[in-house]
Amino acid sequence: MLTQSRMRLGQIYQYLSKSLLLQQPCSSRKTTIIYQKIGTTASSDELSTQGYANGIDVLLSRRANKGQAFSMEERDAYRVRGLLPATFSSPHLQVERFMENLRRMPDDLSRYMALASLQDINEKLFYRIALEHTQEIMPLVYTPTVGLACQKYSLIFAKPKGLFISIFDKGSIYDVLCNWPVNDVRAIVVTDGERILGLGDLGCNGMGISVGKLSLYTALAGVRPEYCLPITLDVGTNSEVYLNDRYYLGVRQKRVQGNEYDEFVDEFMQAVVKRFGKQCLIQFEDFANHNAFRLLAKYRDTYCTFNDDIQGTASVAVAGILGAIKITGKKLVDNRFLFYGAGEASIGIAELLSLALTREGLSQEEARKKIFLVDSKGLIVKNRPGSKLNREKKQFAHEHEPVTKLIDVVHTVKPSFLIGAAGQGAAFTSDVLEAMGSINKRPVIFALSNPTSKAECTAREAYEATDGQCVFASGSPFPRFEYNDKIFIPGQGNNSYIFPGVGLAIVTFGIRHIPDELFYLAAKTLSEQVTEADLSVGLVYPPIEKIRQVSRKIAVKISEYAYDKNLATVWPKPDNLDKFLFEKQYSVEYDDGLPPRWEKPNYST
Ligand SMILES: O=C([O-])CC(=O)C(=O)O
Ligand SMILES: [Mg+2]
Repeated sequence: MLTQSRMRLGQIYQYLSKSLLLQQPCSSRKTTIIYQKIGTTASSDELSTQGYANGIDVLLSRRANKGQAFSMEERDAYRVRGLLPATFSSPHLQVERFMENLRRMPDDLSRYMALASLQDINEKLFYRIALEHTQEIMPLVYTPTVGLACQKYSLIFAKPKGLFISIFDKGSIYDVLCNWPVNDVRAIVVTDGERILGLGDLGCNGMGISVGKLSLYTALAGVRPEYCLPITLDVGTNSEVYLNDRYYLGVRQKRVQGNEYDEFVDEFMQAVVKRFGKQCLIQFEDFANHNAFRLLAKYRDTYCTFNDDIQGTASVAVAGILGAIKITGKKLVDNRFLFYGAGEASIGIAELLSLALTREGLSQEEARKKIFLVDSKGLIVKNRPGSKLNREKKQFAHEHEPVTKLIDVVHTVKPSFLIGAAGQGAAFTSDVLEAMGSINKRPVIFALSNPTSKAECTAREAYEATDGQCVFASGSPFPRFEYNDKIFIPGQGNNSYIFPGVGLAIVTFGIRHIPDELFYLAAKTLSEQVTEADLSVGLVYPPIEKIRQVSRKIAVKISEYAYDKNLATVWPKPDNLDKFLFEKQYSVEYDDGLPPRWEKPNYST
């Protein structure tokens, strides 16, 4: 019985891969109509002779499927009558049914898998759920659960949601990109899996991150999912765990580095432009420090690219800083900022913060004097014995004696802000937090590392050690917390407040390059969305429920800037950018109507 049903599944799979994924010219108008509707560019001889896609194809297509929400008329037209139970469900009921089921599941990894599978089965329903239950769903499709999902990816991988380009594809990357069935791709999130969140080298399992980030492009900013392509560059892994894991799905060898790696990434960048055009956005995600800065410097002026861990994180953190000073009442220039960690996130924040400080009248040198970084060897100072500082760290090296322990650095520097982004869980011990509380009336503590297990401290630890006086934000979500009869709501200082809005503007207006100024603008726009009511419960970001409106506000600001600087390529400039963006945003409403009435949407403007 099992073997038989496996065989049937195998046949359906083969049939679908022949009929839905292969790119062949369409020879029947009706077939073309259905294919456009289900969001592929494909057709097949088998289907074109029939004239209609078989109903099962419609049900198995995540873009066409409405499940129980197909009306009876549609069930006839699509030939799905009988393939579904008789009852019609409204989208609202579908959401409730799914949520009921989700809440009964035993753990978050099961919930992640259920959501991943819903995304494959009924995309509109997946995004409707993400939209209507953002606060509950985000931690499942994104940090912290996505971290666990990446660690277990070899076990839970079910269906391709993106492209795996391995070092063995070197020389043929363009051909691999051609295997992706959609031509109009406008946003790629790419990782090489070397530093997934704070979890380290997860090799090709990093795909979960590219998938998760792009799901948020759609869920939080309304970027159409068909524009999005998650990619993993698989150059091997240095993780012994995966090298010795017999289920590991990626290239089972040590990471390729040096020239061969650089040539591989170069070929990838060029192949993307050849396949999808030069306006295709390439977001770098979770590359290790040694590649992240280098690749950003190499490509930022010649491609439409940004590094989310450097620039996106910088933007959200600066927004949080601008929000926090509204609570502490200290002017930006009157603060001292201590960063725990000197990698992509800290350096990115420090650089954008310097820009913000110069906008408040400081010289660049004065701005940098307010910023202190701690790496694995202690405070970053000039002439530190035994360690050569890289270019990025050098800018923030102080004239000071070496200090190694964080607690001693805190006592020496006396910072008003303590910002953790080193991927070292529990680094803010109670003595460090208490010291922050004794130095400042209202200390600001950001524990930005992800997932939750890597956060420098929990919200509770921060509030308790500072007697409820601190302003706290974290990269992964923490629940609200009651202390001394007061409610505190920890803000989520995660780049997900930034990259979806930035991405929406880029794909909608064909923005060619992404200067740092744009991330500063995004930070300011985000911080302006924080209300007095938010601040009164300690929130330095707008609540997650508002994130979709916030993303559009960011997109509008960025597009105004892009038109001003001649970086946008959609002409003529729309009179009302906000309205234009709104009209281009993905809708979670099912498409109405039957095949013959379907018209291909015009995405070209
Ligand atoms: O993915 C996240 O939650 C934020 C991020 O970019 C990282 O931690 O690398
Ligand atoms: Mg990241």
